[in-house]
Amino acid sequence: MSASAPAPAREDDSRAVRAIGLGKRYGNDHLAVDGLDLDVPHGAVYGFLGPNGSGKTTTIRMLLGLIEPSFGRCELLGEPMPDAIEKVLPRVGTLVEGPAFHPYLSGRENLRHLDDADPTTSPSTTSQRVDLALDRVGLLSAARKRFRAYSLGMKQRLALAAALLRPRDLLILDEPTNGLDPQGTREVRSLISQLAADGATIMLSTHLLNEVEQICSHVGIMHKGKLKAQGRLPDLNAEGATRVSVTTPSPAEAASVLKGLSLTDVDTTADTASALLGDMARDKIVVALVDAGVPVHGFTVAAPGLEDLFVSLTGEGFDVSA
Ligand SMILES: Nc1ncnc2c1ncn2[C@@H]1O[C@H](COP(=O)(O)OP(=O)(O)OP(=O)(O)O)[C@@H](O)[C@H]1O
Repeated sequence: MSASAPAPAREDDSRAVRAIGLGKRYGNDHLAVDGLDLDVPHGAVYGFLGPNGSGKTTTIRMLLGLIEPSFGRCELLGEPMPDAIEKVLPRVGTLVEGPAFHPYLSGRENLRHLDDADPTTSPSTTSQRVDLALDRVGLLSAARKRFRAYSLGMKQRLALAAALLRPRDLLILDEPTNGLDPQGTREVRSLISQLAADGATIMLSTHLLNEVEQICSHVGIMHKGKLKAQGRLPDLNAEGATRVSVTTPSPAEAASVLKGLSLTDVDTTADTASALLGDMARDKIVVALVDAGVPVHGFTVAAPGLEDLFVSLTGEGFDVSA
């Protein structure tokens, strides 16, 4: 090879989370997770998105070494799991089943108990670690309040504080906003965005499309145990089909202009005509409408969303609530 030849492409091994053909079978015939190839780059906020029962929790439990895969393998921070569990887990904060907090102890006392139970940390620095974690989740001013007096959002933030008792390179959070009211949901989402801005890689499972759209840079779409798509959110969104929509008092005439331009999937409502944009230049469409004498009151080109992509990949609708 000449000195100027480009270096051969190397397999990129700098992944925060990787799974290769990972699967889990319960009993003889229930394939809960079916051969996942997961790829979570460092620095990503990766939304592991899928409806209830699609296999997200089972996958997360395998990644963390809580259950054994039936086949395939996985790595966290470049290390094989579960073989490297003792080396890796101290660098990984998790929210899977949630730590059991004592209702009559304060937030600070609860964290002290959890810190005391960690044999790898020094008791002489417990107070600093606990207060730093409380500060990061915005609970320092409520540190002396009893856990049972916390709101749902505060309880979940305390669970995140428990995951942050030591510095973490990776956070794996199973449905971190599940069961929270809108205020608690906002608090936890904003905390996740802050943690990501501070440099942690975050993988979170969710069944909420808008959660992914609000806080994630990457997404993996689960359906019936299979990973149907994954990648950067803008790239996946761009894979959907863009629609053009004309608001007009003459939708039928507008529709025939769109058809005349060979646009497909033409549809009308009482005051709109719409179609897939395809490769057509949008100004050509406006000119054609005006030339045909169609009054144009509005003209929009809708970027495709995650919901469209999910429906096109799975043929099913999606719970988009909250
Ligand atoms: N311990 C188990 N034994 C048998 N089946 C299980 C077990 N755990 C999960 N399952 C089944 O595996 C499938 C995937 O469940 P999993 O909990 O991983 O999905 P999920 O996407 O996390 O959904 P949810 O958000 O409802 O937890 C489901 O059909 C579930 O009933």
